[in-house]
Amino acid sequence: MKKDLRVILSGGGTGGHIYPAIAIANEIKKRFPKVKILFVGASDRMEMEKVPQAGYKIEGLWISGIQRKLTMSNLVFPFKLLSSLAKSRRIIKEFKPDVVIGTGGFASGPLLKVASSKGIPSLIQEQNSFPGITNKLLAKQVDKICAAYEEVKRFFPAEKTIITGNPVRQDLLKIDLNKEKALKHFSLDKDKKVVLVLGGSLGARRINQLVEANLERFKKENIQLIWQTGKLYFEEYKKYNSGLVQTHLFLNEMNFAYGAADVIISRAGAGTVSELSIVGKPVLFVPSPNVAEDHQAKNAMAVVKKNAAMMLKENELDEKFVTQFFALMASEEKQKELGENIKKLALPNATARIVDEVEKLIK
Ligand SMILES: CC(=O)N[C@H]1[C@@H](OP(=O)(O)OP(=O)(O)OC[C@H]2O[C@@H](n3ccc(=O)[nH]c3=O)[C@H](O)[C@@H]2O)O[C@H](CO)[C@@H](O)[C@@H]1O
Repeated sequence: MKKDLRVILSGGGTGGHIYPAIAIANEIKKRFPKVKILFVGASDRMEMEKVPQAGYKIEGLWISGIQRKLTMSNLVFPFKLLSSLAKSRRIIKEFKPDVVIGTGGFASGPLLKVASSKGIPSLIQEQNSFPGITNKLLAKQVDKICAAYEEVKRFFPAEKTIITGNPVRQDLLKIDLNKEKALKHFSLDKDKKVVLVLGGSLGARRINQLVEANLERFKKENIQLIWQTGKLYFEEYKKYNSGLVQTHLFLNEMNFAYGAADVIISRAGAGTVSELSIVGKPVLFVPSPNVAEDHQAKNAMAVVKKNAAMMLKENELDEKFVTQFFALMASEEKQKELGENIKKLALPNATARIVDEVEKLIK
């Protein structure tokens, strides 16, 4: 193996594409301490902040997704694409990667396309049970596809697709040990229950409305809330910050958030579902209805079918949330059952298996 291994990771737009890339990068670095790693993302998205926070360099492309309706942004799309392809060519020429890895999101399209057309070994990772458009377009050209769900195999060439699970950050693998430290981190009372509310990396309007509508009930039950509102909604909800209720724009230390929680209300993005399986705590999923092919409901359903979580669709919340959620809060037995069952679905070795495949590609 070359000593001066050089790797480009590309993906982004939302946390769901960024954190798998960071987990893969960390594992590569563990195995090859001298590796040179470069990230490539979209110049105006959250990867430009989150990747440097994780200790890696990132270059931004001027790119965005195509909207389903006719918009101004669609009219400039061809120019963005040409500009991104040109910048990707330059980045690849200068950085000279031995391998490129894509974790989905529109930012990974141009980079992986240019790299694979130049014969540079390439691998993509698909987090969902229904593939994103970028990975679907790249599937033919890349050398290897690492996916999390069997269902996705019908969209990808069988001979190069393997099921590895989704990469999960290492610190989330040792949650249970952290309970006390986690409660301290959030200054929470160990004698009161903690409910963690997650809206996905961008936050979820409907989940925020749900929490707001039930604040009195949470208070009455003496429940402490760690409430991740998301960047877009934080200003609107921060007024509820009080003794029992903690509003957060974004949680930078998810290991503490998962560690402190007794029960979790969450969107069902693929990465979150994989993390929650490793965490092993009772979850009520409220999948986003605004994603391609309703894939969050499918992600959640795969867990619910194993009696390993509860799910309510957004249009069921008014009628069923109060009864079902507070019944779960009242039943330690049900909480234990769901927590134990979801843990059985965990695939904690996904990152290592993906990096095994990366090693095979560069040998
Ligand atoms: C609206 C949308 O398009 N959602 C998609 C997006 O979700 P989203 O970006 O929410 O992604 P995931 O649920 O897969 O992962 C979220 C990641 O962000 C982290 N996190 C989240 C909140 C926070 O405060 N702090 C934090 O660190 C989580 O720990 C997790 O690692 O990508 C997923 C994976 O392709 C898809 O399944 C989702 O459908």
